[in-house]
Amino acid sequence: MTAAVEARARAEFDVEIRAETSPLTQEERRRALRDFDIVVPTLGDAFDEATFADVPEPRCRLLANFGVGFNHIDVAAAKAAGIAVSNTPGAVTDATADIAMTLMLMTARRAGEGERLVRSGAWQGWHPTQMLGLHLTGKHVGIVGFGRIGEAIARRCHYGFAMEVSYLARSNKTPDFPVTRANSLVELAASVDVLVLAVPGGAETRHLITAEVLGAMRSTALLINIARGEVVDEAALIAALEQGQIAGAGLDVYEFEPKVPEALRQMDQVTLLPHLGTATEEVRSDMGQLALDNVAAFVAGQALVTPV
Ligand SMILES: NC(=O)c1ccc[n+]([C@@H]2O[C@H](COP(=O)([O-])OP(=O)(O)OC[C@H]3O[C@@H](n4cnc5c(N)ncnc54)[C@H](O)[C@@H]3O)[C@@H](O)[C@H]2O)c1
Ligand SMILES: O=C(O)[C@H](O)CO
Repeated sequence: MTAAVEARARAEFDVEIRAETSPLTQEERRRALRDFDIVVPTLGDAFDEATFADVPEPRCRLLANFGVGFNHIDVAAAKAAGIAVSNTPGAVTDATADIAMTLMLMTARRAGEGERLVRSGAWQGWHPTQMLGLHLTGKHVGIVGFGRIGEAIARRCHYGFAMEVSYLARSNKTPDFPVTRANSLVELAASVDVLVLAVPGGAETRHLITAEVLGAMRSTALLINIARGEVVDEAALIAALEQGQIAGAGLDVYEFEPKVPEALRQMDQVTLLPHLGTATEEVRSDMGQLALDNVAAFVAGQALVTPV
């Protein structure tokens, strides 16, 4: 956590801060539930059904997740064990939308490939047809999942790049700019230049992006994923890229994170970021403060600020 968040945690609570940044081991997760009143986990700390079953009488009463995505927590099993769950919505929205735009621009304009060329020393200089990419302005973007981040991406696409925006969602959305709701994922995939994923992870959205969806996309289209890796069938994505069914992909998240398949790492038409969505000092501090606001409310016997 950032220094500001650590300082507040130490000032307000009797706190143990784990030094390692790797995901909690199964034994650490058991200990977390057994020995602490409140735990602040983050993505990768898999509080699944088995973990709760391993600790029949947990001391823990709140998992105050650091992050908006909570697909690593079995919320129903937590509830059954008498443990509340909170997350950090809103704090992450703009930064994650910015990373979606970064991926979109880098992939459309071949920025990673160009940077690698310059670094290699092999660049021969500007010429009229060097490294031509996709012009993003005025293109059609399709957004899968039109929640906080999905809408923030759409806003950037509309106001910043004059893009036509379509979306897939469970209900009608009415932002203050024109958008069109798609009837199905395949229809959306087939009609856009850039397909962006902004749904939560978890069982319901696992492998939402199948070979069929990728096959429906235009051969010039790009796939951008800032959601969760498991939303995409990664083997199908690699096949679609290898066969030229789609032109490129920009990925912040991976199905078996942090493992990134060698095939993807070898492809020039993909942009690969290490889950950077919220990686700014300000945003990680805001996320930490919101997680601690939930802890403080819980300790004071008040309603959680942002319950799951
Ligand atoms: N890359 C990163 O660093 C990063 C950062 C923040 C969030 N995220 C991911 O982004 C996700 C979205 O965050 P948010 O704050 O926008 O959440 P949100 O709940 O505001 O938005 C998610 C939207 O997806 C919709 N949805 C769910 N399943 C759907 C489906 N099958 N088809 C269409 N729509 C569906 C929901 O109804 C909701 O409107 C998080 O859950 C997290 O996994 C990633
Ligand atoms: O879910 C989230 O908030 C991100 O993936 C991490 O910031």
